[in-house]
Amino acid sequence: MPTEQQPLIVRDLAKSFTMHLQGGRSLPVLANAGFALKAGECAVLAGPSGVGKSSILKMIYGNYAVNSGSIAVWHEGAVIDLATAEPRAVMAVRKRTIGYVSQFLSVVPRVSTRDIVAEPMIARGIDRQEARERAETLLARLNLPSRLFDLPPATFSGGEQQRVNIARGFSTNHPILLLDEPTASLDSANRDVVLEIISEKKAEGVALLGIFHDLDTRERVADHLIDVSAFAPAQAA
Ligand SMILES: Nc1ncnc2c1ncn2[C@@H]1O[C@H](COP(=O)(O)OP(=O)(O)OP(=O)(O)O)[C@@H](O)[C@H]1O
Repeated sequence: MPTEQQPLIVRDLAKSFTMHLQGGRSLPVLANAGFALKAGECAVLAGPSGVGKSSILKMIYGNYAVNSGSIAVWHEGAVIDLATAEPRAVMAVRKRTIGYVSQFLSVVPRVSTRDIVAEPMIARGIDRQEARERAETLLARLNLPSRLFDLPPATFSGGEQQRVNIARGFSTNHPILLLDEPTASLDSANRDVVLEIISEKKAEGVALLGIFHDLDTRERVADHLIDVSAFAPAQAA
């Protein structure tokens, strides 16, 4: 059972995709995936390309359906199984318990950069003014020029947009954070800032689960590695 100290436990998770373009053939990707996340630690999903790392993150965040198994999460003092939870419960877990940090910006147009980063904090009850100030601090740490704070990020460079989204993902105090390659294609100064933020999250007791392709980065953040190739289905091995 998950607890505050071990807030996420994955058991016997299986995933296969139905290939509609190939007559509905089933492509098994994962079988018997199991691991637990501890508060204050960063676990990293490792294994070769195509082994199912992103699929695991997407199932935990509720973007991919689960075939079987359980994803038990400690959510506001109770346990929820995300593998079978109703969409409304999944949304509540996203709001309060599990945050997602990725490099890809998918936000409404015409909203200023400052408000894009402040928005998840405001949604979680932080005063608007304070949320905006925290957003600015985070954006400045990620070396985004302050002249950009009032502008919507639609016209920003790829790297600038990526940093806005990273700031947004790290702005909240979710007790669990999923990290989908947050440092990919960042320059080394900004990558170091992200690594520093991850260390701070650990010190605050956040449980992190990430994908990091860069070996050096992985070594610096990982408290333990989860070898996803160990979860390959027998027929695909
Ligand atoms: N929506 C989908 N529909 C069909 N097949 C999918 C889908 N998503 C993933 N797959 C397949 O599942 C397998 C695992 O993909 P996944 O993206 O989870 O791997 P990964 O380990 O994250 O790879 P990489 O390191 O290259 O990002 C791949 O064979 C992929 O083609």
